[in-house]
Amino acid sequence: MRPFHRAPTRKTLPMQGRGWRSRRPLTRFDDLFQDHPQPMWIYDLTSLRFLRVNAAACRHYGYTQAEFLRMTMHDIRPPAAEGQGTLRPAEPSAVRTHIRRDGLPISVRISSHALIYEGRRARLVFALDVTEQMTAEQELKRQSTHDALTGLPNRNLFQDRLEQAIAYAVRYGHQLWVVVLDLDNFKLINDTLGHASGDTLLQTVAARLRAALRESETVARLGGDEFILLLLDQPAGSLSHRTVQAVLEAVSAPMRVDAHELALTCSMGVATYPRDGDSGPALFKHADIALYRAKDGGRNQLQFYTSEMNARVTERTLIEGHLRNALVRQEFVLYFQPRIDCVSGRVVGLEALLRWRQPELGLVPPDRFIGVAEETGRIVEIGEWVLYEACRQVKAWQDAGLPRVPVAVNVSARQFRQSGFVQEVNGALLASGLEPAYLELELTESLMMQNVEGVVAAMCELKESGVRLSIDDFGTGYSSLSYLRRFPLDYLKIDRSFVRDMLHDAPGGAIVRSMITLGHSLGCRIIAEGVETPDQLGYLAREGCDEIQGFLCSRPVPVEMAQVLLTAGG
Ligand SMILES: Nc1nc2c(ncn2[C@@H]2O[C@@H]3COP(=O)(O)O[C@H]4[C@@H](O)[C@H](n5cnc6c(=O)[nH]c(N)nc65)O[C@@H]4COP(=O)(O)O[C@H]3[C@H]2O)c(=O)[nH]1
Repeated sequence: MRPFHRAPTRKTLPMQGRGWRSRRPLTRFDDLFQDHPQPMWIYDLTSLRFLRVNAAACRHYGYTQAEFLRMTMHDIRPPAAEGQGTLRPAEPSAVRTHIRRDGLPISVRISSHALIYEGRRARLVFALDVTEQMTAEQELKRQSTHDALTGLPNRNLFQDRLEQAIAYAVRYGHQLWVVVLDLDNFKLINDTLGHASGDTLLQTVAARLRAALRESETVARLGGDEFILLLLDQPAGSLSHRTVQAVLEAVSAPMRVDAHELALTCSMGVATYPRDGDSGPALFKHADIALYRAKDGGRNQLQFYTSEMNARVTERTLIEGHLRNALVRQEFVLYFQPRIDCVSGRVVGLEALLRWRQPELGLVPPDRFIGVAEETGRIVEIGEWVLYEACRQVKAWQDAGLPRVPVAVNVSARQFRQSGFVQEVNGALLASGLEPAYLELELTESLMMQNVEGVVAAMCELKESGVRLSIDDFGTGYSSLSYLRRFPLDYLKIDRSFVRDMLHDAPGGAIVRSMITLGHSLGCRIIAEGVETPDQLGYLAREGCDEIQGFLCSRPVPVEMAQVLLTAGG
Protein backbone atom coordinates (compact mmCIF):
# COMPACT_ATOMS: atom_id res chain seq x y z
CA MET A 1 0.00 0.00 0.00
CA ARG A 2 1.20 3.45 -0.83
CA PRO A 3 2.18 5.51 2.18
CA PHE A 4 0.24 8.67 2.88
CA HIS A 5 3.08 10.95 2.13
CA ARG A 6 6.39 10.12 0.65
CA ALA A 7 8.20 12.96 2.38
CA PRO A 8 6.04 14.00 5.26
CA THR A 9 6.68 17.27 6.98
CA ARG A 10 4.86 18.86 9.85
CA LYS A 11 3.70 21.61 7.52
CA THR A 12 2.27 19.43 4.81
CA LEU A 13 0.70 16.70 6.94
CA PRO A 14 -1.33 18.41 9.64
CA MET A 15 -2.89 15.18 10.84
CA GLN A 16 0.45 13.82 11.78
CA GLY A 17 0.12 15.94 15.00
CA ARG A 18 0.30 13.93 18.20
CA GLY A 19 0.54 10.35 16.97
CA TRP A 20 3.04 11.02 14.22
CA ARG A 21 5.44 13.42 15.83
CA SER A 22 7.60 10.41 16.75
CA ARG A 23 7.98 9.72 13.00
CA ARG A 24 6.94 6.12 13.41
CA PRO A 25 6.66 4.23 10.13
CA LEU A 26 3.79 5.46 8.04
CA THR A 27 2.53 1.94 7.47
CA ARG A 28 1.19 2.07 11.02
CA PHE A 29 -0.95 5.01 9.95
CA ASP A 30 -1.96 3.14 6.81
CA ASP A 31 -3.16 0.26 8.98
CA LEU A 32 -5.04 2.61 11.24
CA PHE A 33 -6.65 4.32 8.25
CA GLN A 34 -7.46 1.13 6.45
CA ASP A 35 -8.86 -0.78 9.43
CA HIS A 36 -10.62 2.09 11.13
CA PRO A 37 -14.29 1.09 11.72
CA GLN A 38 -15.44 4.54 10.63
CA PRO A 39 -15.61 5.41 6.91
CA MET A 40 -12.65 7.61 5.94
CA TRP A 41 -11.30 8.92 2.68
CA ILE A 42 -9.01 11.50 1.14
CA TYR A 43 -10.12 13.51 -1.86
CA ASP A 44 -8.43 15.99 -4.14
CA LEU A 45 -9.63 19.51 -3.38
CA THR A 46 -9.36 20.60 -7.00
CA SER A 47 -10.76 17.67 -8.96
CA LEU A 48 -12.80 16.26 -6.02
CA ARG A 49 -11.57 12.78 -6.98
CA PHE A 50 -11.16 10.17 -4.29
CA LEU A 51 -7.48 9.52 -3.67
CA ARG A 52 -7.73 7.01 -0.82
CA VAL A 53 -10.72 5.19 0.70
CA ASN A 54 -10.74 2.84 3.68
CA ALA A 55 -12.49 -0.50 3.96
CA ALA A 56 -15.27 0.85 6.21
CA ALA A 57 -16.16 3.44 3.55
CA CYS A 58 -16.34 0.69 0.91
CA ARG A 59 -18.58 -1.44 3.12
CA HIS A 60 -20.78 1.45 4.08
CA TYR A 61 -21.21 3.03 0.66
CA GLY A 62 -21.25 -0.22 -1.32
CA TYR A 63 -18.42 0.56 -3.75
CA THR A 64 -15.14 -1.29 -4.21
CA GLN A 65 -11.85 0.49 -3.70
CA ALA A 66 -11.28 0.52 -7.45
CA GLU A 67 -14.72 2.03 -8.10
CA PHE A 68 -14.24 4.68 -5.47
CA LEU A 69 -10.92 5.74 -6.97
CA ARG A 70 -12.66 6.37 -10.30
CA MET A 71 -15.33 8.54 -8.62
CA THR A 72 -15.49 12.11 -7.32
CA MET A 73 -17.27 13.54 -4.29
CA HIS A 74 -20.15 14.49 -6.58
CA ASP A 75 -20.98 10.80 -6.93
CA ILE A 76 -21.89 10.37 -3.28
CA ARG A 77 -23.55 13.73 -2.74
CA PRO A 78 -27.04 14.34 -4.16
CA PRO A 79 -27.09 17.39 -6.46
CA ALA A 80 -29.66 19.15 -4.27
CA ALA A 81 -27.29 19.01 -1.34
CA GLU A 82 -24.51 20.61 -3.31
CA GLY A 83 -26.15 24.01 -3.59
CA GLN A 84 -25.17 25.77 -6.81
CA GLY A 85 -22.84 23.01 -7.91
CA THR A 86 -20.01 24.10 -5.69
CA LEU A 87 -18.92 21.58 -3.18
CA ARG A 88 -17.64 23.35 -0.15
CA PRO A 89 -15.62 21.52 2.47
CA ALA A 90 -17.81 20.53 5.36
CA GLU A 91 -17.76 22.66 8.46
CA PRO A 92 -16.51 20.81 11.48
CA SER A 93 -19.17 18.33 12.53
CA ALA A 94 -21.56 19.22 9.71
CA VAL A 95 -24.33 16.70 8.94
CA ARG A 96 -24.55 15.93 5.24
CA THR A 97 -26.72 13.73 3.10
CA HIS A 98 -24.81 11.12 1.09
CA ILE A 99 -26.12 8.56 -1.36
CA ARG A 100 -24.99 4.97 -1.18
CA ARG A 101 -24.48 2.78 -4.20
CA ASP A 102 -27.96 1.23 -3.71
CA GLY A 103 -29.47 4.72 -3.92
CA LEU A 104 -30.30 4.99 -0.20
CA PRO A 105 -29.68 8.41 1.26
CA ILE A 106 -27.83 8.42 4.58
CA SER A 107 -27.08 11.21 7.03
CA VAL A 108 -23.40 11.48 7.95
CA ARG A 109 -21.66 13.71 10.42
CA ILE A 110 -18.50 14.85 8.65
CA SER A 111 -15.25 16.07 10.08
CA SER A 112 -12.44 16.88 7.68
CA HIS A 113 -8.91 18.17 7.76
CA ALA A 114 -6.82 19.80 5.05
CA LEU A 115 -3.60 18.07 4.08
CA ILE A 116 -1.18 17.64 1.21
CA TYR A 117 -1.44 14.18 -0.20
CA GLU A 118 1.02 13.07 -2.82
CA GLY A 119 1.76 16.69 -3.52
CA ARG A 120 -1.89 17.66 -4.02
CA ARG A 121 -4.13 19.85 -1.89
CA ALA A 122 -6.51 17.35 -0.38
CA ARG A 123 -8.88 16.70 2.51
CA LEU A 124 -9.01 13.80 4.87
CA VAL A 125 -12.66 13.05 5.70
CA PHE A 126 -14.14 11.08 8.61
CA ALA A 127 -17.78 10.15 8.12
CA LEU A 128 -19.99 9.00 10.98
CA ASP A 129 -23.35 7.58 9.92
CA VAL A 130 -26.01 9.31 12.05
CA THR A 131 -29.03 8.28 9.97
CA GLU A 132 -30.73 6.43 12.81
CA GLN A 133 -30.10 9.20 15.27
CA MET A 134 -31.39 11.83 12.82
CA THR A 135 -34.49 9.74 12.04
CA ALA A 136 -35.18 9.33 15.75
CA GLU A 137 -34.69 13.07 16.32
CA GLN A 138 -36.98 13.92 13.41
CA GLU A 139 -39.59 11.49 14.70
CA LEU A 140 -39.41 13.01 18.16
CA LYS A 141 -39.79 16.46 16.67
CA ARG A 142 -42.71 15.26 14.55
CA GLN A 143 -44.39 13.74 17.57
CA SER A 144 -44.10 16.96 19.53
CA THR A 145 -45.70 18.95 16.73
CA HIS A 146 -48.18 16.48 15.19
CA ASP A 147 -51.21 14.53 16.29
CA ALA A 148 -50.47 10.81 16.41
CA LEU A 149 -53.88 9.62 15.20
CA THR A 150 -54.41 11.84 12.17
CA GLY A 151 -50.88 13.04 11.39
CA LEU A 152 -52.18 16.62 11.36
CA PRO A 153 -50.29 19.42 13.13
CA ASN A 154 -51.18 19.66 16.80
CA ARG A 155 -52.06 22.68 18.90
CA ASN A 156 -48.39 23.69 19.42
CA LEU A 157 -47.56 23.74 15.75
CA PHE A 158 -50.83 25.48 14.95
CA GLN A 159 -49.99 28.21 17.46
CA ASP A 160 -46.57 28.70 15.84
CA ARG A 161 -48.09 28.95 12.38
CA LEU A 162 -50.78 31.30 13.61
CA GLU A 163 -48.16 33.64 15.16
CA GLN A 164 -46.20 33.59 11.89
CA ALA A 165 -49.34 34.26 9.86
CA ILE A 166 -50.26 37.17 12.13
CA ALA A 167 -46.78 38.68 11.75
CA TYR A 168 -47.17 38.40 7.98
CA ALA A 169 -50.70 39.83 8.06
CA VAL A 170 -49.52 42.81 10.16
CA ARG A 171 -46.78 43.52 7.63
CA TYR A 172 -48.92 43.29 4.52
CA GLY A 173 -52.24 44.43 5.92
CA HIS A 174 -53.95 41.07 5.26
CA GLN A 175 -56.84 39.41 7.07
CA LEU A 176 -56.91 35.84 8.31
CA TRP A 177 -59.51 33.52 9.78
CA VAL A 178 -59.31 31.04 12.64
CA VAL A 179 -62.06 28.42 12.49
CA VAL A 180 -62.66 25.98 15.34
CA LEU A 181 -64.63 22.98 14.11
CA ASP A 182 -66.35 20.38 16.24
CA LEU A 183 -68.07 17.26 14.92
CA ASP A 184 -71.69 17.05 16.05
CA ASN A 185 -72.65 14.01 18.12
CA PHE A 186 -69.26 12.39 17.70
CA LYS A 187 -69.38 11.03 21.23
CA LEU A 188 -72.59 9.22 20.42
CA ILE A 189 -71.02 7.59 17.34
CA ASN A 190 -67.92 6.71 19.29
CA ASP A 191 -69.93 5.12 22.08
CA THR A 192 -72.23 3.27 19.69
CA LEU A 193 -69.79 2.01 17.05
CA GLY A 194 -66.72 1.68 19.25
CA HIS A 195 -63.47 3.59 19.50
CA ALA A 196 -61.78 1.92 16.53
CA SER A 197 -64.56 3.16 14.23
CA GLY A 198 -64.38 6.56 15.89
CA ASP A 199 -60.66 6.70 15.12
CA THR A 200 -61.23 5.77 11.46
CA LEU A 201 -63.84 8.46 11.20
CA LEU A 202 -61.49 11.10 12.64
CA GLN A 203 -58.74 10.05 10.24
CA THR A 204 -61.11 10.31 7.27
CA VAL A 205 -62.32 13.76 8.30
CA ALA A 206 -58.73 14.88 8.89
CA ALA A 207 -57.61 13.76 5.44
CA ARG A 208 -60.61 15.37 3.78
CA LEU A 209 -60.14 18.66 5.60
CA ARG A 210 -56.47 18.70 4.59
CA ALA A 211 -57.46 18.10 0.97
CA ALA A 212 -60.10 20.84 1.11
CA LEU A 213 -57.60 23.55 2.04
CA ARG A 214 -54.75 25.14 0.14
CA GLU A 215 -51.18 24.08 0.82
CA SER A 216 -50.43 27.37 2.59
CA GLU A 217 -53.34 26.92 4.99
CA THR A 218 -53.26 24.84 8.15
CA VAL A 219 -55.64 22.33 9.62
CA ALA A 220 -54.73 20.97 13.04
CA ARG A 221 -56.39 18.62 15.50
CA LEU A 222 -56.91 20.07 18.93
CA GLY A 223 -57.92 16.75 20.45
CA GLY A 224 -61.09 14.66 20.59
CA ASP A 225 -63.35 15.65 17.73
CA GLU A 226 -62.13 19.24 17.60
CA PHE A 227 -60.18 20.64 14.67
CA ILE A 228 -58.86 24.12 13.99
CA LEU A 229 -58.24 25.78 10.64
CA LEU A 230 -56.12 28.74 9.68
CA LEU A 231 -57.41 30.31 6.48
CA LEU A 232 -55.52 32.99 4.59
CA ASP A 233 -56.07 35.55 1.86
CA GLN A 234 -59.70 34.91 1.06
CA PRO A 235 -61.01 36.65 -2.05
CA ALA A 236 -62.95 39.89 -1.49
CA GLY A 237 -61.63 40.15 2.06
CA SER A 238 -64.24 37.91 3.62
CA LEU A 239 -64.41 34.21 4.32
CA SER A 240 -65.46 32.85 0.96
CA HIS A 241 -68.55 30.76 0.56
CA ARG A 242 -66.50 28.31 -1.49
CA THR A 243 -64.05 27.69 1.35
CA VAL A 244 -66.83 27.18 3.88
CA GLN A 245 -68.63 24.87 1.49
CA ALA A 246 -65.47 22.84 0.90
CA VAL A 247 -64.98 22.41 4.64
CA LEU A 248 -68.62 21.47 5.18
CA GLU A 249 -68.45 18.90 2.39
CA ALA A 250 -65.28 17.44 3.83
CA VAL A 251 -67.25 16.60 6.95
CA SER A 252 -70.70 15.87 5.59
CA ALA A 253 -69.91 13.76 2.51
CA PRO A 254 -71.08 10.24 3.35
CA MET A 255 -68.42 7.94 4.69
CA ARG A 256 -68.31 4.23 5.25
CA VAL A 257 -66.99 3.09 8.57
CA ASP A 258 -67.05 -0.69 8.92
CA ALA A 259 -70.49 -1.70 7.72
CA HIS A 260 -72.03 1.68 8.49
CA GLU A 261 -72.78 4.52 6.15
CA LEU A 262 -72.41 7.72 8.15
CA ALA A 263 -73.23 11.32 7.38
CA LEU A 264 -71.78 13.79 9.85
CA THR A 265 -72.45 17.42 10.54
CA CYS A 266 -70.26 19.91 12.32
CA SER A 267 -70.40 23.18 14.19
CA MET A 268 -67.92 25.95 13.50
CA GLY A 269 -66.85 29.13 15.25
CA VAL A 270 -64.90 31.78 13.35
CA ALA A 271 -62.71 34.64 14.55
CA THR A 272 -61.21 37.09 12.07
CA TYR A 273 -57.90 38.92 12.32
CA PRO A 274 -57.70 41.87 12.92
CA ARG A 275 -61.38 42.51 13.74
CA ASP A 276 -61.76 39.94 16.54
CA GLY A 277 -58.27 40.00 17.99
CA ASP A 278 -54.68 40.73 17.12
CA SER A 279 -52.99 37.86 18.90
CA GLY A 280 -53.11 34.09 18.61
CA PRO A 281 -54.65 33.52 22.06
CA ALA A 282 -57.36 36.16 21.45
CA LEU A 283 -58.34 34.65 18.08
CA PHE A 284 -58.32 31.18 19.58
CA LYS A 285 -60.53 32.21 22.46
CA HIS A 286 -63.00 34.12 20.31
CA ALA A 287 -63.32 31.34 17.72
CA ASP A 288 -64.02 29.01 20.62
CA ILE A 289 -66.72 31.29 22.00
CA ALA A 290 -68.33 31.42 18.55
CA LEU A 291 -68.19 27.63 18.35
CA TYR A 292 -69.86 27.34 21.71
CA ARG A 293 -72.62 29.57 20.39
CA ALA A 294 -72.96 27.47 17.22
CA LYS A 295 -73.42 24.34 19.32
CA ASP A 296 -75.78 26.08 21.67
CA GLY A 297 -77.85 27.23 18.72
CA GLY A 298 -78.62 23.67 17.67
CA ARG A 299 -75.36 22.56 16.00
CA ASN A 300 -74.74 22.04 12.27
CA GLN A 301 -73.98 25.71 11.78
CA LEU A 302 -71.22 28.27 11.48
CA GLN A 303 -71.09 31.29 13.76
CA PHE A 304 -68.87 34.34 13.42
CA TYR A 305 -67.64 35.79 16.67
CA THR A 306 -69.37 38.98 17.84
CA SER A 307 -68.62 41.06 20.91
CA GLU A 308 -72.09 40.26 22.32
CA MET A 309 -71.01 36.64 22.57
CA ASN A 310 -68.37 37.75 24.97
CA ALA A 311 -71.10 39.23 27.15
CA ARG A 312 -72.80 35.83 27.20
CA VAL A 313 -69.61 34.13 28.22
CA THR A 314 -69.14 36.68 30.99
CA GLU A 315 -72.68 35.96 32.20
CA ARG A 316 -72.02 32.24 32.02
CA THR A 317 -68.85 32.61 34.09
CA LEU A 318 -70.79 34.70 36.60
CA ILE A 319 -73.56 32.09 36.86
CA GLU A 320 -71.03 29.29 37.15
CA GLY A 321 -69.27 31.09 40.00
CA HIS A 322 -72.47 31.78 41.96
CA LEU A 323 -73.83 28.31 41.29
CA ARG A 324 -70.94 26.78 43.22
CA ASN A 325 -72.34 27.84 46.61
CA ALA A 326 -76.04 28.02 45.80
CA LEU A 327 -77.00 24.72 47.44
CA VAL A 328 -75.03 25.33 50.63
CA ARG A 329 -76.51 28.81 50.90
CA GLN A 330 -79.99 27.37 50.41
CA GLU A 331 -80.74 29.66 47.49
CA PHE A 332 -82.93 27.17 45.62
CA VAL A 333 -86.69 26.94 46.02
CA LEU A 334 -89.34 24.88 44.29
CA TYR A 335 -92.33 26.35 42.50
CA PHE A 336 -95.25 24.15 41.49
CA GLN A 337 -97.48 24.28 38.44
CA PRO A 338 -100.75 22.33 38.53
CA ARG A 339 -101.93 19.91 35.86
CA ILE A 340 -105.66 19.87 35.17
CA ASP A 341 -107.79 16.98 33.99
CA CYS A 342 -109.51 17.97 30.74
CA VAL A 343 -112.75 16.23 31.68
CA SER A 344 -113.17 16.90 35.41
CA GLY A 345 -111.26 20.20 35.54
CA ARG A 346 -109.59 19.09 38.77
CA VAL A 347 -105.93 19.35 39.73
CA VAL A 348 -104.52 15.90 39.02
CA GLY A 349 -100.83 16.59 39.39
CA LEU A 350 -98.14 19.16 40.05
CA GLU A 351 -94.88 19.80 38.29
CA ALA A 352 -91.98 20.90 40.50
CA LEU A 353 -90.00 23.66 38.81
CA LEU A 354 -86.73 24.93 40.17
CA ARG A 355 -86.14 28.59 41.03
CA TRP A 356 -82.89 30.21 42.13
CA ARG A 357 -82.99 33.23 44.42
CA GLN A 358 -79.53 34.65 44.01
CA PRO A 359 -78.91 37.69 46.25
CA GLU A 360 -77.02 39.62 43.53
CA LEU A 361 -78.80 38.36 40.41
CA GLY A 362 -82.35 38.20 41.78
CA LEU A 363 -84.71 35.39 40.80
CA VAL A 364 -82.83 33.46 38.10
CA PRO A 365 -85.07 31.42 35.75
CA PRO A 366 -83.99 27.83 35.03
CA ASP A 367 -83.24 28.57 31.38
CA ARG A 368 -80.37 30.77 32.54
CA PHE A 369 -78.69 28.28 34.82
CA ILE A 370 -79.80 24.68 34.09
CA GLY A 371 -77.58 24.53 31.00
CA VAL A 372 -74.54 25.76 32.95
CA ALA A 373 -75.31 23.32 35.78
CA GLU A 374 -75.53 20.52 33.18
CA GLU A 375 -72.18 21.39 31.67
CA THR A 376 -70.36 21.72 34.96
CA GLY A 377 -71.95 18.56 36.36
CA ARG A 378 -73.46 20.51 39.27
CA ILE A 379 -76.91 19.45 38.03
CA VAL A 380 -76.35 16.08 39.70
CA GLU A 381 -76.38 17.47 43.24
CA ILE A 382 -78.97 20.12 42.38
CA GLY A 383 -81.22 17.48 40.82
CA GLU A 384 -80.85 15.32 43.90
CA TRP A 385 -81.97 18.23 46.07
CA VAL A 386 -85.02 18.82 43.81
CA LEU A 387 -85.95 15.15 44.06
CA TYR A 388 -85.76 15.06 47.87
CA GLU A 389 -87.46 18.41 48.30
CA ALA A 390 -90.35 17.62 45.92
CA CYS A 391 -91.00 14.27 47.63
CA ARG A 392 -90.79 15.84 51.07
CA GLN A 393 -93.21 18.67 50.15
CA VAL A 394 -95.85 16.45 48.56
CA LYS A 395 -95.72 14.02 51.47
CA ALA A 396 -96.13 16.96 53.88
CA TRP A 397 -99.24 18.06 51.96
CA GLN A 398 -100.62 14.55 52.05
CA ASP A 399 -99.97 14.34 55.79
CA ALA A 400 -101.78 17.66 56.21
CA GLY A 401 -104.86 16.10 54.57
CA LEU A 402 -104.62 17.84 51.19
CA PRO A 403 -105.68 15.97 48.03
CA ARG A 404 -103.20 13.28 47.09
CA VAL A 405 -101.77 14.09 43.67
CA PRO A 406 -98.47 13.06 42.13
CA VAL A 407 -95.55 15.42 41.71
CA ALA A 408 -93.51 15.49 38.49
CA VAL A 409 -89.79 16.18 38.70
CA ASN A 410 -87.55 17.07 35.75
CA VAL A 411 -84.53 14.81 35.38
CA SER A 412 -81.52 16.04 33.45
CA ALA A 413 -79.61 13.75 31.11
CA ARG A 414 -76.46 13.94 33.19
CA GLN A 415 -78.33 13.16 36.39
CA PHE A 416 -80.09 10.19 34.82
CA ARG A 417 -76.85 8.71 33.47
CA GLN A 418 -75.16 8.99 36.84
CA SER A 419 -74.63 5.51 38.20
CA GLY A 420 -76.84 5.00 41.22
CA PHE A 421 -79.64 7.25 39.96
CA VAL A 422 -82.26 4.56 40.61
CA GLN A 423 -81.01 4.16 44.19
CA GLU A 424 -81.11 7.92 44.57
CA VAL A 425 -84.78 7.97 43.60
CA ASN A 426 -85.57 5.15 46.01
CA GLY A 427 -83.58 6.97 48.70
CA ALA A 428 -85.68 10.12 48.23
CA LEU A 429 -88.90 8.09 48.49
CA LEU A 430 -87.69 6.29 51.58
CA ALA A 431 -86.50 9.46 53.30
CA SER A 432 -89.78 11.29 52.67
CA GLY A 433 -92.11 8.33 53.13
CA LEU A 434 -93.86 9.20 49.84
CA GLU A 435 -95.45 6.27 48.01
CA PRO A 436 -93.70 5.69 44.66
CA ALA A 437 -96.96 6.10 42.71
CA TYR A 438 -96.94 9.78 43.68
CA LEU A 439 -93.64 10.48 42.04
CA GLU A 440 -93.31 11.07 38.27
CA LEU A 441 -90.01 11.52 36.54
CA GLU A 442 -89.94 13.66 33.40
CA LEU A 443 -87.28 12.56 30.95
CA THR A 444 -86.55 14.49 27.78
CA GLU A 445 -86.79 12.88 24.39
CA SER A 446 -83.16 13.60 23.56
CA LEU A 447 -82.02 11.94 26.79
CA MET A 448 -83.94 8.81 25.93
CA MET A 449 -82.49 8.56 22.44
CA GLN A 450 -78.92 8.22 23.67
CA ASN A 451 -77.83 4.75 24.71
CA VAL A 452 -81.36 3.40 24.32
CA GLU A 453 -80.55 -0.01 25.86
CA GLY A 454 -79.18 1.53 29.05
CA VAL A 455 -82.08 3.97 29.30
CA VAL A 456 -84.69 1.24 28.84
CA ALA A 457 -83.02 -0.88 31.55
CA ALA A 458 -82.94 2.01 34.06
CA MET A 459 -86.55 2.96 33.23
CA CYS A 460 -87.73 -0.61 33.78
CA GLU A 461 -86.01 -0.66 37.14
CA LEU A 462 -87.72 2.59 38.11
CA LYS A 463 -91.08 1.29 36.91
CA GLU A 464 -90.68 -1.81 39.03
CA SER A 465 -90.30 0.31 42.11
CA GLY A 466 -93.66 1.94 41.27
CA VAL A 467 -92.49 5.33 40.02
CA ARG A 468 -94.23 6.84 36.97
CA LEU A 469 -92.40 8.03 33.92
CA SER A 470 -93.14 10.65 31.32
CA ILE A 471 -91.53 11.89 28.17
CA ASP A 472 -91.10 15.66 28.26
CA ASP A 473 -91.05 18.09 25.32
CA PHE A 474 -92.41 15.34 23.12
CA GLY A 475 -92.00 16.00 19.41
CA THR A 476 -88.75 17.95 19.68
CA GLY A 477 -86.29 15.09 19.78
CA TYR A 478 -86.97 13.09 16.62
CA SER A 479 -87.63 9.85 18.47
CA SER A 480 -88.56 7.01 16.21
CA LEU A 481 -91.70 5.02 16.79
CA SER A 482 -89.86 1.74 17.10
CA TYR A 483 -87.89 3.16 20.00
CA LEU A 484 -90.86 4.75 21.70
CA ARG A 485 -92.58 1.38 21.98
CA ARG A 486 -89.73 0.06 24.06
CA PHE A 487 -89.91 2.72 26.78
CA PRO A 488 -92.23 1.91 29.71
CA LEU A 489 -93.97 5.30 29.68
CA ASP A 490 -97.04 6.50 31.61
CA TYR A 491 -97.31 10.03 30.22
CA LEU A 492 -96.45 11.81 27.06
CA LYS A 493 -96.14 15.60 27.31
CA ILE A 494 -96.74 17.51 24.07
CA ASP A 495 -94.24 20.34 23.83
CA ARG A 496 -95.69 23.81 24.12
CA SER A 497 -94.36 24.85 20.70
CA PHE A 498 -96.89 22.45 19.10
CA VAL A 499 -99.71 23.72 21.30
CA ARG A 500 -98.82 27.31 20.36
CA ASP A 501 -99.04 26.59 16.63
CA MET A 502 -101.89 24.10 16.51
CA LEU A 503 -104.70 26.59 15.88
CA HIS A 504 -102.78 28.65 13.31
CA ASP A 505 -102.98 26.21 10.46
CA ALA A 506 -104.30 22.80 9.52
CA PRO A 507 -100.96 20.95 9.65
CA GLY A 508 -100.33 22.30 13.21
CA GLY A 509 -103.65 20.90 14.36
CA ALA A 510 -103.09 17.61 12.56
CA ILE A 511 -99.72 17.14 14.22
CA VAL A 512 -101.16 17.53 17.72
CA ARG A 513 -104.06 15.22 16.83
CA SER A 514 -101.70 12.51 15.64
CA MET A 515 -99.53 12.92 18.73
CA ILE A 516 -102.56 12.30 20.91
CA THR A 517 -103.51 9.22 18.88
CA LEU A 518 -99.94 7.94 18.93
CA GLY A 519 -99.60 8.48 22.70
CA HIS A 520 -102.86 6.66 23.38
CA SER A 521 -101.82 3.76 21.18
CA LEU A 522 -98.72 3.45 23.33
CA GLY A 523 -100.94 3.29 26.41
CA CYS A 524 -99.94 6.75 27.72
CA ARG A 525 -101.97 9.59 29.15
CA ILE A 526 -101.44 12.77 27.17
CA ILE A 527 -100.54 16.06 28.79
CA ALA A 528 -100.45 19.24 26.70
CA GLU A 529 -97.95 21.85 27.90
CA GLY A 530 -98.17 25.62 27.54
CA VAL A 531 -101.94 25.93 27.23
CA GLU A 532 -102.69 29.65 27.38
CA THR A 533 -106.15 30.15 25.86
CA PRO A 534 -109.63 28.65 26.22
CA ASP A 535 -109.59 27.91 22.46
CA GLN A 536 -106.52 25.79 22.85
CA LEU A 537 -108.11 23.98 25.77
CA GLY A 538 -111.29 23.43 23.72
CA TYR A 539 -109.39 21.97 20.77
CA LEU A 540 -107.29 19.67 22.97
CA ALA A 541 -110.30 18.44 24.92
CA ARG A 542 -112.14 17.67 21.67
CA GLU A 543 -109.16 15.74 20.34
CA GLY A 544 -109.08 13.56 23.44
CA CYS A 545 -106.12 15.09 25.31
CA ASP A 546 -106.21 13.93 28.94
CA GLU A 547 -104.58 16.73 30.90
CA ILE A 548 -103.36 20.26 30.34
CA GLN A 549 -100.78 22.44 31.99
CA GLY A 550 -100.24 26.12 31.28
CA PHE A 551 -100.78 29.74 32.15
CA LEU A 552 -104.51 29.38 31.39
CA CYS A 553 -104.89 27.46 34.63
CA SER A 554 -101.94 28.74 36.61
CA ARG A 555 -98.35 29.85 36.28
CA PRO A 556 -95.79 28.00 38.40
CA VAL A 557 -96.35 29.25 41.97
CA PRO A 558 -94.53 29.10 45.32
CA VAL A 559 -95.40 26.47 47.93
CA GLU A 560 -98.05 28.52 49.78
CA MET A 561 -99.96 29.32 46.59
CA ALA A 562 -99.65 25.75 45.35
CA GLN A 563 -101.23 24.63 48.61
CA VAL A 564 -104.19 26.95 47.99
CA LEU A 565 -104.60 25.67 44.41
CA LEU A 566 -104.45 22.11 45.59
CA THR A 567 -107.01 22.65 48.31
CA ALA A 568 -109.39 24.41 45.94
CA GLY A 569 -108.96 22.27 42.85
CA GLY A 570 -107.91 18.86 44.06
N1 LIG B 1 -94.86 30.27 27.58
C1 LIG B 1 -95.43 29.45 28.44
N2 LIG B 1 -94.64 28.75 29.30
C2 LIG B 1 -95.24 27.91 30.18
C3 LIG B 1 -96.62 27.75 30.23
N3 LIG B 1 -96.90 26.88 31.20
C4 LIG B 1 -95.73 26.48 31.72
N4 LIG B 1 -94.71 27.11 31.11
C5 LIG B 1 -93.29 26.97 31.36
O1 LIG B 1 -92.87 25.82 30.70
C6 LIG B 1 -91.84 25.19 31.43
C7 LIG B 1 -92.23 23.78 31.63
O2 LIG B 1 -91.19 23.06 32.08
P1 LIG B 1 -90.25 22.17 31.16
O3 LIG B 1 -90.81 22.04 29.78
O4 LIG B 1 -90.00 20.92 31.91
O5 LIG B 1 -88.93 23.07 31.03
C8 LIG B 1 -88.16 23.34 32.18
C9 LIG B 1 -87.18 22.28 32.48
O6 LIG B 1 -86.65 21.76 31.29
C10 LIG B 1 -86.09 23.05 33.18
N5 LIG B 1 -86.24 22.84 34.63
C11 LIG B 1 -87.01 23.47 35.50
N6 LIG B 1 -86.86 22.94 36.73
C12 LIG B 1 -85.95 21.94 36.61
C13 LIG B 1 -85.36 20.98 37.52
O7 LIG B 1 -85.67 20.91 38.71
N7 LIG B 1 -84.46 20.10 36.99
C14 LIG B 1 -84.12 20.11 35.67
N8 LIG B 1 -83.23 19.23 35.24
N9 LIG B 1 -84.67 20.98 34.81
C15 LIG B 1 -85.57 21.87 35.27
O8 LIG B 1 -86.22 24.42 32.88
C16 LIG B 1 -87.27 24.54 31.93
C17 LIG B 1 -87.97 25.85 32.06
O9 LIG B 1 -88.64 25.92 33.28
P2 LIG B 1 -89.56 27.13 33.61
O10 LIG B 1 -88.88 28.40 33.29
O11 LIG B 1 -90.05 26.91 34.99
O12 LIG B 1 -90.69 26.94 32.56
C18 LIG B 1 -91.70 25.98 32.73
C19 LIG B 1 -93.01 26.67 32.80
O13 LIG B 1 -92.99 27.88 33.55
C20 LIG B 1 -97.43 28.52 29.33
O14 LIG B 1 -98.63 28.43 29.30
N10 LIG B 1 -96.77 29.33 28.45
